[in-house]
Amino acid sequence: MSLQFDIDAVLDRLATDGWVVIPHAMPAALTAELRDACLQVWQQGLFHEAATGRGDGQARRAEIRSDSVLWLDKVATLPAVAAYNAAMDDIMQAVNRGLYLGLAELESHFAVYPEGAFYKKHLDRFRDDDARTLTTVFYLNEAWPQDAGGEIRLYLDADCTQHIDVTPEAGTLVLFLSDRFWHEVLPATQQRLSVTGWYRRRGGSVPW
Ligand SMILES: O=C(O)CCC(=O)C(=O)O
Ligand SMILES: [Fe+2]
Repeated sequence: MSLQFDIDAVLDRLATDGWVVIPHAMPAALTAELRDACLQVWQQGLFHEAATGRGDGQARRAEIRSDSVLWLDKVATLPAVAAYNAAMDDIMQAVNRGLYLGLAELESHFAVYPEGAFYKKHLDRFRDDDARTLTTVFYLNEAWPQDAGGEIRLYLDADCTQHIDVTPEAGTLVLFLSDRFWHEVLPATQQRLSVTGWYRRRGGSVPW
């Protein structure tokens, strides 16, 4: 699948700022199909409540996050999931060609934030595992109301004095360096659907 946005502009933003917001990143039909797939497996009860940390340090911390997730590798044969993975793979190849990040794979999950759910301010990179390099968040919410909350608040500096809020509107893809940007998910007044992922690399450090 060819990408339907200007990948060179995206690479420029990533190289300059370390983050980028891409509206209409996927064809609308694919976004809708992915939303339907997400809702279908949600209704089948396949999700589990999200945890924080990893390995032995993994724990459900409802005071930190209250979403539920389903890893895409469990449903990789769904056509919408396969198409999404193919598009994300194209992005990964372009990022590697343009920015030499050495990304090797994408791990991602559907996330459902029920009404009122949130994810408090955090960094995505684990203390004991620095493979997560570039965070990807893709939103599935058609016609998200302006006053419904649910924005991702992305802090632009290490002291968290500046931020942008991004509405979780269907088709919007947010990319940011996993070890650099604190962020949080503000509570919403309605159910909020997304696909969150992390491009992982096998070693080496970010070259800027
Ligand atoms: O859904 C979002 O906007 C961000 C989710 C997130 O920060 C995470 O799952 O680590
Ligand atoms: Fe996060």
